[in-house]
Amino acid sequence: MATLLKLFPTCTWTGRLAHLSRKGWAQSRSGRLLPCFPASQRCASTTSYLTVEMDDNTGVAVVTMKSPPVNSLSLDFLTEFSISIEKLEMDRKCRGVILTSGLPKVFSAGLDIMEMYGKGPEHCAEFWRAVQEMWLKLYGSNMITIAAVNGSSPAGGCLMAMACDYRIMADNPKYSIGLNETLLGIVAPFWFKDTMMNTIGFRATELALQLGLLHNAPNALRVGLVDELVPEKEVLSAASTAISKWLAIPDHARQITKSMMRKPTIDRLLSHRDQDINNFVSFITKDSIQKSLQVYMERLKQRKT
Ligand SMILES: CCCCC/C=C/C(=O)SCCNC(=O)CCNC(=O)[C@H](O)C(C)(C)COP(=O)(O)OP(=O)(O)OC[C@H]1O[C@@H](n2cnc3c(N)ncnc32)[C@H](O)[C@@H]1OP(=O)(O)O
Repeated sequence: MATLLKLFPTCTWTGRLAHLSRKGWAQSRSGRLLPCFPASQRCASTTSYLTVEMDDNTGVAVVTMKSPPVNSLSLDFLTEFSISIEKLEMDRKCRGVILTSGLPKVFSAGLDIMEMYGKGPEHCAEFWRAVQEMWLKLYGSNMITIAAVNGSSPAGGCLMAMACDYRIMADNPKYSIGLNETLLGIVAPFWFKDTMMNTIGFRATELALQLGLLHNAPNALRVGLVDELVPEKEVLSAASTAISKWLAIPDHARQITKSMMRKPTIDRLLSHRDQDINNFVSFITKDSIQKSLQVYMERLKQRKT
């Protein structure tokens, strides 16, 4: 409990864990205790990068990513994310999660490049373990997970969306989604590739990975990278409609089926986890790769000028 309070000084989930003594109350960002209204059975918690709104009536939590400017997946973000998903997993009332962005135009810009640029091997290893953990928690979740993709979602952002059970994307041709690692001069690891292959098949993955394809929304639907396109304003309501269909399926049957589909892919990473970290560290710290990341970041910044 003390550790959680340290990790989440502003998080009402810690308040929730302490609910035995303070039932019905939640802690605001400023640390004030606020009532958690039983009438609507909703409870919101806010961490530095995420808001988690749990509706006890439906058993659905909406997890909103809010890490300006682009929801890039930093070490701190990933740590908070994994802890939040784990807490929902342990909450017997929670049956499903809708993952979305609270920022305009971007779902997630993927891994925070600054966590991989100019950093020592120890930091890179810690960062990569956190990336693995995020994927293991999401891809292996027993809960129903729906990605409400309300903006662009390159690379690690696409991985997050693919790790969910169902994807609904805003029908905006300016938004794109895909594993564009090769455009940065880096290589998507085998479990990124496996996740994409499980989603869109071998040939489409081979093309997408080698070319670093970022699909616009209509193309993403065409290749099966997303399951539905809806007008931008309706992404969240469409996610609620979609999840209600999934909630109608008995949990145990759905969970066993999900595990049957995903376990081999998860086990593959689990049995090579340390080797995958070592591979990442030796690859990302190479001078030539660091140069590629530097050039990519400079280009990203130049686009604005
Ligand atoms: C073995 C190695 C395997 C590694 C696997 C790697 C996986 C990854 O996820 S690598 C990251 C790949 N991500 C990208 O290529 C996305 C790059 N970003 C974009 O394309 C755009 O930023 C956008 C479409 C996501 C949003 O565009 P826009 O709204 O126009 O915002 P800006 O481009 O102006 O960006 C604002 C601000 O944020 C910085 N930034 C963007 N993406 C990242 C990122 N992934 N990491 C860190 N920082 C990022 C960008 O440089 C701008 O910074 P300032 O210029 O300082 O404002």
